[in-house]
Amino acid sequence: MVNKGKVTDPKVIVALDYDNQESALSFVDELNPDICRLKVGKEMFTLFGPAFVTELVNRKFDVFLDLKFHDIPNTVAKACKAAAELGVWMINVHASGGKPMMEAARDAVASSAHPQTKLIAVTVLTSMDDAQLQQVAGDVTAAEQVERLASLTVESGLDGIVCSAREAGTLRKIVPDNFLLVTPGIRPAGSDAGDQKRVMTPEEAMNAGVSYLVMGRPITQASSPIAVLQEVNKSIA
Ligand SMILES: O=c1ccn([C@@H]2O[C@H](COP(=O)(O)O)[C@@H](O)[C@H]2O)c(=O)[nH]1
Repeated sequence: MVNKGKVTDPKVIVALDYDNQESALSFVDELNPDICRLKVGKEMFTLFGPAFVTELVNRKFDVFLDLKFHDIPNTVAKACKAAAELGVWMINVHASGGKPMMEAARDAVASSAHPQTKLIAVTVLTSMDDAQLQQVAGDVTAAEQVERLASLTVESGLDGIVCSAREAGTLRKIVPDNFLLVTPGIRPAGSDAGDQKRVMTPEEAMNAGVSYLVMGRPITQASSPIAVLQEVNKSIA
C-alpha cells in the first residue's frame, strides 16, 4: 500500500472499470483512501454486484456508485434508496429523467438509512460532441444543454452534476458555490482520449473550478498506475 502522497480531500476519483475482481482488488491493495476516491460503474456492478461495493466501503474508501439511473420516478427513487444504503459516498441519476424524477431520488436518499450519500445528475455524457448531441436532442450545443440540465438539477435540490470540465468555468458563475461539478473526460497532456470527446487535463480542470476529477484508463491502463495517480495529485496540489 502506498502511504506517500497523502492529500487532503482527494480530488481524483479512480474509475475501476475492470472485468475481473482480482485485478481490481490487487490495484486497490496499492491504494488508500488518503490518495483517491473510487468509482464503481455498470461493468463491475453487473459482474460483481453489491458485495464488491461493500468490500471497497469496508476498506474505508469513498465510493461513487456510477449507475446513472434513468427511469420513472418511483423506480429511480427505490433504486437510489437501495444504492445509498450500501453506504456509498455518491450516487447518480440522469438529469434528462426530469425534475419529478430527480426530486423523488433526492427524497429517497434523504429518507434512507444513509442520508449523507451525495446525489448528482449526469448532464451530457463526456463522450458526446455537439454533432452527436444534435442527433438526439435537436439544435442545441453540449454547453447549452449542460447549462439547462445543471439549472434543473439545482432546482431539484441535488448535490451536483456530472459534466465535462470544459463547461465548469461557465457553470461556476450560475450554480451555488457548494454545488459539485464531477468531471470525467480527464486526460493528462499527450494521453489517448479514446471515446471521450469533451476532454481537459487535470490542471486545466481544477483551474476551471471542478470539484472532482474522474479518471479511469489513463490511470488503470498505465504501466505504473500508482505513479500516474501520484503525478496527477502532485500536478493539482
Ligand atoms: O459523462 C460521463 C459520465 C461517466 N463517465 C464514466 O467515467 C469513466 C471515465 O473513464 P475513462 O477511462 O477515464 O474515460 C468511465 O467509467 C465512464 O463510464 C464518463 O466517462 N462520462
